[in-house]
Amino acid sequence: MIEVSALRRRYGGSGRDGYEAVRGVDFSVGQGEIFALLGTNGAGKTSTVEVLEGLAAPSAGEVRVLGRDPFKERAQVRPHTGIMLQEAGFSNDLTVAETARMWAGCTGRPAPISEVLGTVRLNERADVRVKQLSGGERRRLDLALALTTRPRVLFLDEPTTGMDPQARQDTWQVVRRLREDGVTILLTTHYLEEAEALADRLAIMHRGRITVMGTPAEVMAAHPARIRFRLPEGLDPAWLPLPGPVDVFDGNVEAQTGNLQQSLTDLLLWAREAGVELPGLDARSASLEQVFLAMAEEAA
Ligand SMILES: Nc1ncnc2c1ncn2[C@@H]1O[C@H](COP(=O)(O)OP(=O)(O)OP(=O)(O)O)[C@@H](O)[C@H]1O
Repeated sequence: MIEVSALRRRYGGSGRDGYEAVRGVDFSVGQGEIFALLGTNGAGKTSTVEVLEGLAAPSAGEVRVLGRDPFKERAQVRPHTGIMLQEAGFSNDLTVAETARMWAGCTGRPAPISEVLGTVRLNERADVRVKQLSGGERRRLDLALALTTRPRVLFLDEPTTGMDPQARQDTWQVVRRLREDGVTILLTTHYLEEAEALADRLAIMHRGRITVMGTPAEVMAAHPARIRFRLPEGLDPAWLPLPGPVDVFDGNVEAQTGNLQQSLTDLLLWAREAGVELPGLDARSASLEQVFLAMAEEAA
């Protein structure tokens, strides 16, 4: 449904005043898949997504959406895509229903307004003026408008910014239902738990390149897990059967391991035989947040 190959995007001229925001990016997204694009600020996510949305041409490389060039064949591609931009240009004095109706008027074969507003649970706010909506409600209206085309491919640029935890969960449910209906979704987000909760696959971008890509489980498994506990009194950390590196700080032990199950088994068997208690024992796989921070640190 989406194919990106050797994509580059440059702003300005080819000289020193120009800037290459996307520097050779490859990925593809299959039908009914949610693909999340993550990255540091200015990594090139929006610059990439804008090309896929048909808003800009690539400087080099190729992109295909529904098998077509989204920029040159915009008239064929756009009716099947839905786009939720980072910031919407609503008219503040229109009501929610008027906004949806106006948008439907710009769309060939629009879905009924009550359907799209119902999907994001804004039906009860239909007669409220846009300027009276909360930040989270405005994002939901934006999502409703993106669904007006009943899209086969949906682009969501930071869809839950400004939402409270409940609204965010509700929006995730909407996104999951769309996936069940076979909609292909490209999501950019700064919320790592959002990518973890929604994405079938994800890519992390840094300075115009993809540095990590895979399922959330694959991406996290490539990063060491952590075991922590308070150091029992009188115990020399060198006796611990832990793979390195082991940090001891302020009476707390923290070890990293590429094989959590094995390391934990070794540690617990040793503790039982030695009659040692490990207070505050905590073992966990790497989170997406750790992977992200480690990547940013390494790159810096
Ligand atoms: N119109 C433009 N002209 C020149 N440079 C631009 C333009 N738009 C973006 N850039 C630069 O390109 C780089 C990538 O920007 P982009 O908005 O794609 O990043 P992003 O990953 O979406 O960032 P964020 O997470 O902060 O939204 C940034 O350094 C930005 O300053």
